[in-house]
Amino acid sequence: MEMAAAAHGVNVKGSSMSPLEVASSSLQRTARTHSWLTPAGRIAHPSFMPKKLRHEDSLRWECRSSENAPKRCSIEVQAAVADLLTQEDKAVVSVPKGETWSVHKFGGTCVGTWERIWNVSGIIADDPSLRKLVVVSAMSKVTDQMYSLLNKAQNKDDSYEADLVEVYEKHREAAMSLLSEGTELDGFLNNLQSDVKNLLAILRAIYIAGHCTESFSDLIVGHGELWSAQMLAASVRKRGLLCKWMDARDVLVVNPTSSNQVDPDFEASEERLEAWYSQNQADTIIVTGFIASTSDNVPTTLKRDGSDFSAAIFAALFRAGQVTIWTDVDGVYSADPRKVSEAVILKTLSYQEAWEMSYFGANVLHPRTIIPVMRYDIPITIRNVFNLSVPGTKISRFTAVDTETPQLGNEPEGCSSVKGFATIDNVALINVEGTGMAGVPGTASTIFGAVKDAGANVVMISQASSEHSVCFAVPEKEAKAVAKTLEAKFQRALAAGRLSKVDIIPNCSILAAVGQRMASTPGVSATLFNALAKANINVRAIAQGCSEYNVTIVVNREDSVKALKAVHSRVYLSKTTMSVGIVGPGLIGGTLLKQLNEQAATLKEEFNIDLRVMGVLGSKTMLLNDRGIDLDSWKHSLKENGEPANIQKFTEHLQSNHSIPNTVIVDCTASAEVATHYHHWITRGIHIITPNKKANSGPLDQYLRLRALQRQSYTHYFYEATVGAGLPIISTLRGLLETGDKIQRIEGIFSGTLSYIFNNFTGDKSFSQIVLEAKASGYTEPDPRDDLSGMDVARKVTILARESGLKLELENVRPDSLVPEPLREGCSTKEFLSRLQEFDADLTKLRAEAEKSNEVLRYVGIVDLREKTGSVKLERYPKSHPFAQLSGSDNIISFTTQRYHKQPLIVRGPGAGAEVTAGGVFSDILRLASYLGAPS
Ligand SMILES: NC(=O)c1ccc[n+]([C@@H]2O[C@H](COP(=O)([O-])OP(=O)(O)OC[C@H]3O[C@@H](n4cnc5c(N)ncnc54)[C@H](O)[C@@H]3O)[C@@H](O)[C@H]2O)c1
Ligand SMILES: N[C@@H](CCO)C(=O)O
Ligand code: NA
Repeated sequence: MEMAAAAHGVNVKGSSMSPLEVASSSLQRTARTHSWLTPAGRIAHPSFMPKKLRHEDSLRWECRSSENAPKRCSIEVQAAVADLLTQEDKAVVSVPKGETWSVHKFGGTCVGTWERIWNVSGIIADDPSLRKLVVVSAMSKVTDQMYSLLNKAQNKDDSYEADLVEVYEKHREAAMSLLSEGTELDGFLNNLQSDVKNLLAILRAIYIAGHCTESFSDLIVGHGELWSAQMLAASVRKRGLLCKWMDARDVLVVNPTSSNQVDPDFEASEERLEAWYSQNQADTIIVTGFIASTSDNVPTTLKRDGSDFSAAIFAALFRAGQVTIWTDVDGVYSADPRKVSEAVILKTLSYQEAWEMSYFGANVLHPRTIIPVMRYDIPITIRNVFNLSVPGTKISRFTAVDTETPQLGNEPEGCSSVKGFATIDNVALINVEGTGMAGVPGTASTIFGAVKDAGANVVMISQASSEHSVCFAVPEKEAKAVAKTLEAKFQRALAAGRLSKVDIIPNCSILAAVGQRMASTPGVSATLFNALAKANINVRAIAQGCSEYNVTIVVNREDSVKALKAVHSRVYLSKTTMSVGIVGPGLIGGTLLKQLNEQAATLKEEFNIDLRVMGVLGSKTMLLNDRGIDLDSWKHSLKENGEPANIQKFTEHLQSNHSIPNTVIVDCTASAEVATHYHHWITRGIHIITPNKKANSGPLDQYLRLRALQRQSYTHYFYEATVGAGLPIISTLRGLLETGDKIQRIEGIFSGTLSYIFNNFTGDKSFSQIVLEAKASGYTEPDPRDDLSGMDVARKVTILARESGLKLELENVRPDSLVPEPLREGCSTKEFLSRLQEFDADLTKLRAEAEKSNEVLRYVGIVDLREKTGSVKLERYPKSHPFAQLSGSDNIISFTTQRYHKQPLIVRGPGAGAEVTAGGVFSDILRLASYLGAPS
């Protein structure tokens, strides 16, 4: 060991060096391997180590090393100069300082019962550190009980006595269970009794006076800590450790500041600590949290900063190697886990990040707690006393290593520069606006002077560079007073029109993204705002200081959880969670629900996509569920527990779970009425996916309005299954158009039903019989006349024409109808199907004629971009033609374009049927998820 050698050198007889010189040189030699504490207790930087020790320096230069014998080191160096010290000097014992002190802080819930106190003593015993300093709060609820009985005494309510007896009993019982009979127990009970006796006397005086000073109040409420510390110390001793307890009021000196806070007086506290320690040397010390004294020895408390602050101050006084704050949560979460179920525990945070997070309401650690430990680079770990298997969150200095390792465990993968999100609810924005502010120095000062006069705390400030408006956030309850004060202050400017208004924007929430690595990382705010836009959240105000550790966003309160969820899931790539509503649980809707059910687990596990069907709306009944409908039994539940269908209620319900950032409605009806709701859904930020052709083939002006609205919003509208079911028709067309190809003609067999019918109309079966088969196979529209009339194909032609940029109305397509005239109107679908056979002869004749010329009948649709027309007709094709080669419900679509002009681009395959159609809809849902940030 180097230090031993150094110390050895001191004792070398006959050395020509004086003891001081020897000590100086050992200081020098070990400067790079050990930290030395200066006489004032600071860590000396190697380059500032004195070359020569002076006599007055010598006593308290101490070694702080990670090796196990720092105390010996310091004493040995002192021994080197011992000859030069007076007897008095030698008597001084300094507190050993160094990394071996491990500080723990246990809050009230950690020591709420005697079992818990015992558990805590076990944690202390298990800590292998050489020295342990434990800061402890009062048993849970005791501080509140003390405040309450104090208030009672002050208000001449003599039940305070009974309350105090209750507090006494609580501690007596805990001690009786915790400590074995004998001196420890007796000692504690004696102290407890004598404290209670004194308290009764003080409270009696307060009762009589009807008044209590702050120092009396602080004296009284601080007793809970005195008792818990003594009980814990006794338990630790019971486990075999040497342990002393410290009444922090003997050591910790604080000065009051404004705004009900205190500042520690480190110098005075350090002096008192030296004195205390010279009388109470021990390697395990239990200290009372929360309480302290003033420089005049008046008992006081750390006010709202509490015991965490005590722990941090003591850690600094002892130059501890680490602080562990024990609590009842697993660590600091990336967002409030009550709001974001996917929030993760952060393994590491920098001091600044912890600071920002706690400031912004992540109730972890009071920001002031961080200041004393930051001074000495002491890391703080937040751990769960009830879950020792979790390592917790370590808060320490921001290091370059952090920047190089963006992926720490389950921390952010993509946008890893954001560590976490915090929210503050209940704020209001105040907006001061007017042309008279620009270029007028002092406006801001006047504004914020007024805020100060109103006694409000400014949470956030934002001013655009045009200087025409200043906006800032204050706690909601203070908004009115602030606005009033401002109006009074700016009365003349308002009257003269230099200021146009002072507005309150109530019901706001603040969302803050925190991360030290956000500084100098481009794209962070873009990602955040993009996520908000996609969740259709309006941003009211923004602020980011140039430290770039924090981007603060103000949103409407009702959007706050949704916003938090949206940005969190974007940054953490947590499951892209979507609230899904299914309208029309018929053949396609039902098949889709089945497919969703089968695939849900895989999507969640492998693709991070979490689809929750929150509602199923049928034509008569609907089923709603807050957490997601059980897809194994939706049919049964809809039948048994369905409520009357109500599309407004359904829509609202889908968006009612604000923690789900995205909502999509899948319209699986063939209803034109349902399509009229798309407009409203888009304005609400709901994405739409549909196989229903009504909206896109309906009146042109409505269609254009819908598309315009959707394109300027951040919602998506996908309808691949409207043409060719699951076949990639719309996406192929889009791909051609978007890459600059020019469409000349789209031609093909677009009806699965009619394809099936004519593919099978070979002379063996009658036309009507085949229609029934098509219906049974699930190819037809709910009413097969929509297929046979050519209406369904006409709609598809219209959709493709419009998609290609043609302004076509459905009426202009005029398909050849295969529905016999007498069955077109005034009969039900059922009646139609049963009577269709009466008219078989016509089509049998047509088929036979074609057959004679070695041709087949095919029902085709054509979009002619040059002629700007759409048409649908029954045609004859030679048996060698590709259209004659189809089978089943095959669709075939050929695109003739500028690029594909010699040979058209052809898409062919089954173009109707439940599985392929629902599959097409499903793939649109996944496309949406990937647009919303799911990994691709
Ligand atoms: N069957 C196919 O192969 C196929 C292929 C592509 C596209 N599509 C389209 O899929 C859609 C559904 O077809 P399907 O075969 O499942 O029809 P379906 O009749 O089996 O199902 C439609 C469902 O919608 C319900 N519904 C009707 N109006 C409603 C309303 N106002 N509110 C709530 N629910 C309502 C009906 O009660 C029924 O349950 C149609 O638009 C169709 O054009 C079907
Ligand atoms: N009824 C339609 C369904 C596909 O849109 C058809 O037969 O093609
Ligand atoms: Na398609």
